[in-house]
Amino acid sequence: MSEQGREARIVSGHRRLRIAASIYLNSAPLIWSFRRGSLRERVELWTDAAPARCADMLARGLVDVALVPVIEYQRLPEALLIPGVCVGARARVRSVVIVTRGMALEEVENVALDLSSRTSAALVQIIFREFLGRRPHFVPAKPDLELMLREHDAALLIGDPAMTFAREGRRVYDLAEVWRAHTGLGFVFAMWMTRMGSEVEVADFARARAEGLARVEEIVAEYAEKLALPPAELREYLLENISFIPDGEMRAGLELYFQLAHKHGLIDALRPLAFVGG
Ligand SMILES: C=C(O[C@@H]1C=C(C(=O)O)C=C[C@H]1O)C(=O)O
Repeated sequence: MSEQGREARIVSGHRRLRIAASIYLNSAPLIWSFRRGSLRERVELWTDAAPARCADMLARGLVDVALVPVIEYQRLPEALLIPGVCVGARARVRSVVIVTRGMALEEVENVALDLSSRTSAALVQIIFREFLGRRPHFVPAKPDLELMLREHDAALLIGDPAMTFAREGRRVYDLAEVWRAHTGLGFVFAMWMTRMGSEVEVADFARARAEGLARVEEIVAEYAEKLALPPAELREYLLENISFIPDGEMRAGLELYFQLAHKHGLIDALRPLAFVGG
């Protein structure tokens, strides 16, 4: 091996873990330790990406680990899940919604789907096809509710834009509530994923979550200003709506979601859940 090659190996052996996550409030507790806490020096963190772009960064090998919309697990044959940490909801999520011009879901003919989303974009299609037996027209769109509803009956919004829009005259459906009403299960929207062959300390991600959740007040203060929402609402969102630890019902929800996505042609492959180190 040439000197140059060996040097590259040594350098890459010591390089920091490259991580990508969205800047939504629901990612904040999971990445606080990497941004400001005890794991800051260990990683290179990319936070300027929407969830859909985090998936692309992992697929292209630009990062070692990313907080990825779960549907992408089935589209990336090399992806492995990091266990014990997720962005999910047991009952009501608040930040993943279908907003209509005022009509019921049963009357919707066309839906604009937030381009930042992958998991919820597929979930909306499952809700219409599997639960409501309908086939409205779906169109990808930027998350601008006024524009989306100008041309469509309904719009999917996720993340921070789903928490801050004007609700007057509109009807709002919480997707975790709709999912629970039809399945009795919880839902997982995103998980940390890596690629086979990457060296990842799994325990760091649970440790980062614990450290971030211990800083909820700091995160709430930062986002209350950023989103212009009352701190109490954001505290409730992070501590009660979002679940950062998957339980049995959420895992069952994840498996059912994958089966239904496959049934409706939203993913080609259907593989069992494979975790790092397991
Ligand atoms: C709970 C949320 O779940 C998000 C939804 C995603 C999707 O639909 O692809 C991806 C990442 C999650 O963080 C949210 O955005 O509010």
